[in-house]
Amino acid sequence: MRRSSGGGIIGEAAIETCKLTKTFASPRGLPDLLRRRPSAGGVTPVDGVDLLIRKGEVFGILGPNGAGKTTLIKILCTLILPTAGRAKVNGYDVERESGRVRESIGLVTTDERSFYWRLTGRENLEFFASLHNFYSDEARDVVDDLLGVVDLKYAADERFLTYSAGMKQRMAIARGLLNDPAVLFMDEPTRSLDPGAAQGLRDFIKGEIVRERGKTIFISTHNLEEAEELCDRMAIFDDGRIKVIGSPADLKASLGDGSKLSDVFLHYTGKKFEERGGAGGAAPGFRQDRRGFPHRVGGLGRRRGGV
Ligand SMILES: Nc1ncnc2c1ncn2[C@@H]1O[C@H](COP(=O)(O)OP(=O)(O)OP(=O)(O)O)[C@@H](O)[C@H]1O
Repeated sequence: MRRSSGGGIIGEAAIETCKLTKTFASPRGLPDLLRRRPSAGGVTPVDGVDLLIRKGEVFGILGPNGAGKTTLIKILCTLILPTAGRAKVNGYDVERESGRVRESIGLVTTDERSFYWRLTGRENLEFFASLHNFYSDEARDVVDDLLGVVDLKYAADERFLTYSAGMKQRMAIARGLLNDPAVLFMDEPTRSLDPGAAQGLRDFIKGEIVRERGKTIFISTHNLEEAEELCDRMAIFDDGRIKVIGSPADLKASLGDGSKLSDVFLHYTGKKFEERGGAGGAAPGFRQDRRGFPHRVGGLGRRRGGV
């Protein structure tokens, strides 16, 4: 990697972290609060993380529940501050230049509650575009373009609450692309999808976001298949630490012929990898819609007027 004399990033790095650490203090009980005693202990879900991710790379972070993946993404997206160490995204320091970082990134999460369920897909995106300071004409054009990109034009004027899980995820991706970010962070993008819809979304990410748009992608996943299929390189992450980094093929090859990613995970963490419950199976209460995406039947998604 090339560096400027001041230690800043120049050239090809999209994300760089150095000894990045986050500790959450344990909540203090009433006696400690009254005596103004500091909290004892805490958790450190990001513990001295060193990373270098190149522009245009699809980089995955694979780890079990509670490994610290979301915390790492939150720091890189400037949603929380690190306790120690430093991180740069697109050359901007996450602490000192957080505004610049935010302008240059998109974040895709599985939290569908962050959309307005009574508004249509188009209205939602136009609202979020206004938060990016788009003029309304410009917002209309950008939103129309993105609805095409994520293949949701056919449902653009239906209320968000009627959308299937797969459609909501595509909306989250469209929202993440509104400001045409150089780096797109995705926190478990296929988490609530059934296998067919998850595969559809992976194909879409590979084809449209990576091949067509050339974005750098930082993706956290709890799914081996997804890591293997999408990532140029991946890190196995556990207990807040990076255990190993490499391409899925190199990581498997390092353990010998016929090794699988689950073997790599076991080798470096000493833990058997367990896929997240529910992510891989057909979700109860869903059926496939006309595009093959899961559609909620009966529950919230079908209730008239309410969210
Ligand atoms: N705001 C917070 N305050 C205290 N502890 C927190 C906070 N946020 C996360 N943690 C703790 O940090 C650890 C890592 O959580 P994190 O959500 O980053 O893991 P993860 O790898 O994304 O897990 P999952 O796959 O289950 O989403 C967990 O033990 C969690 O309880």
